[in-house]
Amino acid sequence: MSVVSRLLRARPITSNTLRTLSSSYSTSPPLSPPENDVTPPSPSFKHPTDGRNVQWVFLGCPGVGKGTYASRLSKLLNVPHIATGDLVRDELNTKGPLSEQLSEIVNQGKLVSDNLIIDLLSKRLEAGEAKGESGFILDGFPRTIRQAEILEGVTNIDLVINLKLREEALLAKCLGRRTCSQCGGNYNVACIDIKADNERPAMYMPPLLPPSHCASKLITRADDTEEVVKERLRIYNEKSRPVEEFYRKRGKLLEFDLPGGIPESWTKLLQLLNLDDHEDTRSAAA
Ligand SMILES: Nc1ncnc2c1ncn2[C@@H]1O[C@H](COP(=O)(O)OP(=O)(O)O)[C@@H](O)[C@H]1O
Repeated sequence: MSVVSRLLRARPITSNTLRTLSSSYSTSPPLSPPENDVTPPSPSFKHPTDGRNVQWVFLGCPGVGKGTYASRLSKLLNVPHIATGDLVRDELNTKGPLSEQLSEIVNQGKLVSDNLIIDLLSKRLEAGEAKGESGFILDGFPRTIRQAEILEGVTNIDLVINLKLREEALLAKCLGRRTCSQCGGNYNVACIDIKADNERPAMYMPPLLPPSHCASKLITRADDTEEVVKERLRIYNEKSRPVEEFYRKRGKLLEFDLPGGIPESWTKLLQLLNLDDHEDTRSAAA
């Protein structure tokens, strides 16, 4: 049986539980840390053994490439890729009562409230369940300890992939991001070319340029300006960095240092996840 068929069994998170828990949780004290407070070694990756679909999380700074790799893995494993940043942007675009307040928060590089993000995520999971979706790859959630505690309280996250990239590349990658306003394709015009020094090897990440039919339709996210990206990086270090430790203590954190551009990094990531021999690997990368 192929890796993917073994993964394709359902025991979805129940989004009602997530919503209920989130509201009751707001008045509860934080969960205590696991009793054994000794940092365990990185998890050796195992697929879920009870036949359900994977429930994975991607962590990492703005610009690291969470969306790129989460989206590729979601195609490979046939589970939805749920990016809370997209949910926030969709909500913004509805121009509903919340959108003005949201755009102010997002455009300053701040985090929206835990309750609001849980609500958006719950709705997305509910809609997915109604369509028969199961399992997920979350991208951009959890981003605070409270979000992590809520999620941990309602379902078993199998694996948390922590993508890491040198600080000097992150800002350039955010500023280089472009989206085609017509087809929604994501590109990056930044060319990262860091020379080797005494401590670290050279790193080259070529730009991911759009095809000619998208080139004249590229747009940049309103929050991808230098000032706002710096603020998002600061907030990541303050609020989201502790989430890495939260999962490290629970033996769920898999660290992945991006070695370079997408082809090289994708191949290495698949090796790390024991997915490199899978027949669908090439099509997922297309
Ligand atoms: N889990 C979350 N908690 C709070 N705010 C969030 C969350 N996910 C997304 N957001 C909001 O949406 C914005 C865009 O998110 P995202 O696209 O994931 O950006 P990034 O490139 O910083 O990873 C964030 O700056 C934040 O305002």
